[in-house]
Amino acid sequence: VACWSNVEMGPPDAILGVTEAFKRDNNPNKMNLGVGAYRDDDGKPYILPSVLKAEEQILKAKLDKEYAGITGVPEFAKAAAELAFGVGNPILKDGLNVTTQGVSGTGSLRIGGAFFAKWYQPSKDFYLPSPSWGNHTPIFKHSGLEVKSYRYYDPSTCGFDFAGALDDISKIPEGSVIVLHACAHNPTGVDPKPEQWNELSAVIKKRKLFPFFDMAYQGFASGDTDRDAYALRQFVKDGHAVALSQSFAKNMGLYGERVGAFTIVCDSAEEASRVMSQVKIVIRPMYSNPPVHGARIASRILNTPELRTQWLGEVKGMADRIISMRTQLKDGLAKEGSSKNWQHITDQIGMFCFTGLKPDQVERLTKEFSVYLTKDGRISVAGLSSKNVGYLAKAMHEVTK
Ligand SMILES: Cc1ncc(COP(=O)(O)O)c(CN[C@@](C)(CC(=O)O)C(=O)O)c1O
Repeated sequence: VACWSNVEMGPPDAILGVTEAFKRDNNPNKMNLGVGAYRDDDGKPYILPSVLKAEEQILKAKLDKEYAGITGVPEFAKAAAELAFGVGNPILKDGLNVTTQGVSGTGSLRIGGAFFAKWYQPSKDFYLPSPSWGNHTPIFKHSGLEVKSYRYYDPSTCGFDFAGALDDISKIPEGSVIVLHACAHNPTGVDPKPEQWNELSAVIKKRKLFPFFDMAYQGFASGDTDRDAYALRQFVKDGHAVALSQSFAKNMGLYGERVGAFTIVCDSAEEASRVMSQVKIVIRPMYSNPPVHGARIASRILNTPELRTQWLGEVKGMADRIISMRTQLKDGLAKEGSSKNWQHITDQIGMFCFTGLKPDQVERLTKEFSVYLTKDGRISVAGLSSKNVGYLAKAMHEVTK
């Protein structure tokens, strides 16, 4: 007998729901600037040639389909940690990092949430930047944690509210966990400058907060994987024990292969082995063990010098195309005669631009121009091309003049 009369219809996902609405629109000029997925200048998804090459090698190797084990493809986890922390980092040499493969960034954040909920004693409070990626709150709430926020974005400048962030962080109760976007902040595209990261590190240390980095765009922000890891590596240098979630969805274009990693940095190799044993106990009943194909691609790219070099060129190419679309959009708005200050479009970095458009202006963009974006005015710059950026500039000018 059916007994689901109590189940009410839930709202569409704020981000993935935009794509559903886009698909239903048959206006030939329609543009999907919702989900943060890279497109080339023809508006097509991009399979990195280095990924295709790695896949050919994997097929030739005729690898089996056995379970990879709870923590996934071993050489992947090691390579992911080296990419994040830098191959010569003492924490890697001294075996202080507990690193496991996760089901992309989302799954890695979830492993972290579940582990902290069970084992982190000082606090169950996770502080997110305001705003943050829409899925952060449900991931940590479903993990059994309390989610709070600290000031981060300044709507009056469409930039970083550094003073507000420092003020709020200096009041966060000691022992709380503070979530930080390592680079390419989502949804705002606003990143602290290196010297501001240094000050954040000092106040976070003073407050004895636990920094939990989400690095979903390493290499994809500036085009340089080392530069994009600056904050993470500086915090480690400053003596913080950190947690880190990595996603290879964007920087390797492995969205649907669900490739990610979760790391906790411990005080000793002995502590790391105890922590690893409990991380595995968290994962086993969650999904037991992760898919192998994507992790095999990623580790082959990272561990094969010529593939790694090729990949670094490709990820820089993606970053550079996005940066040039930012410039073309800002120039297009000027050409349309907009008198507004659109400087933030090129000051911001990574996949997203927080346009500053109000909900009613977003509504008009979609209704009158078939431009699809999230209600908060975030656009995925990767959805722009030399063919459609002029149309967007015209539409944005129309709804903001
Ligand atoms: C900051 C941040 N962390 C983690 C993830 C998780 O990505 P993954 O699980 O696919 O590895 C995303 C993806 N955010 C996207 C690009 C897609 C999404 O919402 O799922 C976005 O459009 O915001 C992200 O922006």
